[in-house]
Amino acid sequence: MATPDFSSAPGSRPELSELLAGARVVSIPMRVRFRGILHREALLIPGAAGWGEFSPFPEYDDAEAAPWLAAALEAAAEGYPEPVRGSVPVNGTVPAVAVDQVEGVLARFGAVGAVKVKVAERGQTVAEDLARVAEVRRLLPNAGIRVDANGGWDVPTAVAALEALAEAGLEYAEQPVPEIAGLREVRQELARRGIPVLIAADESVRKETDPLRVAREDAADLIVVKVAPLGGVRRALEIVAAAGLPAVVSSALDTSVGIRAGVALAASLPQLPYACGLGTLSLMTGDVAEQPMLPDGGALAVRDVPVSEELLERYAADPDVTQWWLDRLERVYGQLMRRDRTA
Ligand SMILES: O=C(O)CCC(=O)c1ccccc1C(=O)O
Ligand SMILES: [Mg+2]
Repeated sequence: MATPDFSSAPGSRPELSELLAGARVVSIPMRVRFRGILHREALLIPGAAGWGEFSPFPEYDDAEAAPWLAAALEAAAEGYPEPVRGSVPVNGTVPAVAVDQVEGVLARFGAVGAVKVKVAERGQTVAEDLARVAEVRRLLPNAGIRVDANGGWDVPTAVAALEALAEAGLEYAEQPVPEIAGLREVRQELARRGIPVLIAADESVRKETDPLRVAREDAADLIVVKVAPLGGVRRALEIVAAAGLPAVVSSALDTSVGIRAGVALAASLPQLPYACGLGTLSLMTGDVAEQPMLPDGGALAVRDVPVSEELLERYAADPDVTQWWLDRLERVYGQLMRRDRTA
């Protein structure tokens, strides 16, 4: 497997002054806490091809945020490659909520063929994970269920937990442990014990300087790809092709603008064997589009999504939050220009 050349930075970037002038910052309340987040903040950029979303999580430093800006600029300036399918199946997403909340969370997704369940939340036990997954299985006997530990287990805990969780029937387990070497160990130990759970890498793709290491080191059966941390739809397509593994596209808890980019990626992949984690708008109380990218019958249609001026105003962030994002945009833009020069 050759390492692809990722130097496909566009020949020109928009002027910073232009970006700052057009940028809009929104803060949208979540229905349930997710990743510790109760409000999702995003900076949106208009361009010739549409809107782009720049919403790296607040704790990310400027270097980690740079590919997110590249993705936003791609969407705004270039739009997306040709799709090969007209709709994208999506999974429901169940945060690390109590068992009695599972039904209410699932109800918001409508009919979905697959559900992702968050597990290994700090402060919770494997017993709580088992109960949450069992509740999803009880409510949806025929759904595909995958769990996402966000690297929250160590290797022995992961093997024991997945052995128990496998009873419910799992499509795969996403990032059971934090490190690539650990993923590989978990994968080998599950195989040795004959436990039928595939391993998916998420953070080990999007947070690594080399997103292909997972594939080279045989550490996962499939990869999770998110447009923003990988630097855009086109670069994500290159990474999936180079990895040679099945890919699941997932959101970063985006507004409809970011979900649209994820749908573009999912719609352009030559193969799409699993439902994608792009149903996350159901976890939020609002959006920037009058017709949000919400699944219908378990799938998202591939379509453009006009942004509403009224909704941009309704969810406009406070002036201090807005200024924080504009300052961040300016710093990260500087990072990206330096990267372009050395690419
Ligand atoms: O994949 C999904 O079902 C929803 C998206 C999701 O889980 C997520 C959302 C924001 C940040 C990280 C993650 C993650 O997959 O770990
Ligand atoms: Mg994940």
